[in-house]
Amino acid sequence: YFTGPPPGIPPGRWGIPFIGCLPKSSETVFQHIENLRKEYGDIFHVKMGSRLFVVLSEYNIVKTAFTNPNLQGRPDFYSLGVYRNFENKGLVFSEGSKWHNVRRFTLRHLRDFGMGKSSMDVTVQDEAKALVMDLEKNCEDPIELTLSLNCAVINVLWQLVAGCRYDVTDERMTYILKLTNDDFNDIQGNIMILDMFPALIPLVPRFIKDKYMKLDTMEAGVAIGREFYMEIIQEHQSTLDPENPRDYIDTFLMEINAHQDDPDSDYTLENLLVSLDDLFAAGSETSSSTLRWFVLYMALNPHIQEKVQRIIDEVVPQDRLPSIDDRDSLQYLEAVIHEVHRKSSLVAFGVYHRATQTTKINNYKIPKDTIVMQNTAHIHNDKAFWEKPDEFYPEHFIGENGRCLTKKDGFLPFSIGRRACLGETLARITLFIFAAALLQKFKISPPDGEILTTEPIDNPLLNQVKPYKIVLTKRF
Ligand code: HEM
Repeated sequence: YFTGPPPGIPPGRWGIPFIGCLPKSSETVFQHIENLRKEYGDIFHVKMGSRLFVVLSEYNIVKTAFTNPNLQGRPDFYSLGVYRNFENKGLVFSEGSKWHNVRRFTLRHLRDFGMGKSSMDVTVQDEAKALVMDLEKNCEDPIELTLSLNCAVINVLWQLVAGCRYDVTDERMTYILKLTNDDFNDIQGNIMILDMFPALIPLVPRFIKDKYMKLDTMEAGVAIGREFYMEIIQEHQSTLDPENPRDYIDTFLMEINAHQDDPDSDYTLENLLVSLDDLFAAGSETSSSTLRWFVLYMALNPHIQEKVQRIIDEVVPQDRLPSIDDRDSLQYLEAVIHEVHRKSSLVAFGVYHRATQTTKINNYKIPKDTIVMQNTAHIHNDKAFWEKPDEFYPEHFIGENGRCLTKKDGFLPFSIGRRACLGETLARITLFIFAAALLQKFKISPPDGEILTTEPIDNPLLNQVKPYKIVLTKRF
């Protein structure tokens, strides 16, 4: 690694020894990657610090790579280790059999409790209703969508996970959601220097880690999160009835009890804590951010908004909220939500994968420990798949029979392969019912005289929309 790129790897930029090829101060990470892609094509390498990255910018290459068993690991980034005690635990950043077992267990039990099933209808409708009622308080005034949106969204998942929900204005929950949002910002800040240059970890003094990389803030956030999860777990422990498990936490506790004599068990209290944190973080910010993009695109495209409202009014009586059963009749709304996923490309470079073995992709060598990224935003604008990539054009997803194409080549908001999003079915139902409820109840417009833009926050991981204000007007 000191002499230059290993033979056989994809073309790209090795950069200068030790430093590699980092983004210039005038460039965002996205611009850096895009500039390299223009120069080296759909599969290229870039060394940043001591890490070798391979960036995939074509749909079929991502499909091949992310179904390859040797590319299912995760990088051991320092920033992410802080949240899991630097251990191979949880769901999102674990790997190997530990990841595989807990992922399978989690999927099975969340499904048993209703994830992705029409039995969730009433739960999701109730949360959409709570959000609508909260928003109704500020109709006609320019407002930002506050954390009450995140609370309503997480409540859907949390009822499967922990059997409870919170009022959308609950102070403690709002605080935990704010911390989660801050965590996303902190792991994308200066601490990334240690992710790229792990040799510096023992050399950088603690006060620099605290002052410039916010390590103390991150650790304090971890402690508060753990206290929150521990309270819920203890409450479950004291009321657990093995004959009638109520939720995911109950089933996990039963598994811990069943394996308590096995020192290598994947089912430990520590693993439950990290898994809860992973589910909370993965499930709240993603769907909430997508809904913020949705509302923005609706404000910017009044004719599309009106078209969806016309269809909703035709098929859903005003005295009830839209439900999963209305999906068949609301295919255009489905297409609009898919187009929001495409245009926002929320998880801009996917969640990084790591090569656990040296392997080959498209005849290129991918050395062990290479970090593999999918260039989602580029793929979502690839002219080979999208007729009008620059426009907000829901027709991209309308098939010949007029139905929404939920699976489409060139489209991977939830990624692909064995590590693909675990919560996709839940996210789809939540987004559908929330989006339908918002459009049924409100006309969404930009504040008078304001021009809204679709500029994202300049973050390397999550393409979140910059805060904006809209005006909601009651429709009836
Ligand atoms: C709009 C909403 C969402 C989007 C766009 C999204 C997107 C993604 C993406 C791109 C990945 C990375 C897959 C990979 O590594 O290749 C992922 C992973 C994951 N997502 Fe989601 N997600 C969403 C909602 C949710 C929800 C509601 C949950 C809650 C259950 C969830 C749980 C997870 C978990 C646990 C993983 C890690 C999977 C693994 O590493 O095996 N996500 N998601």
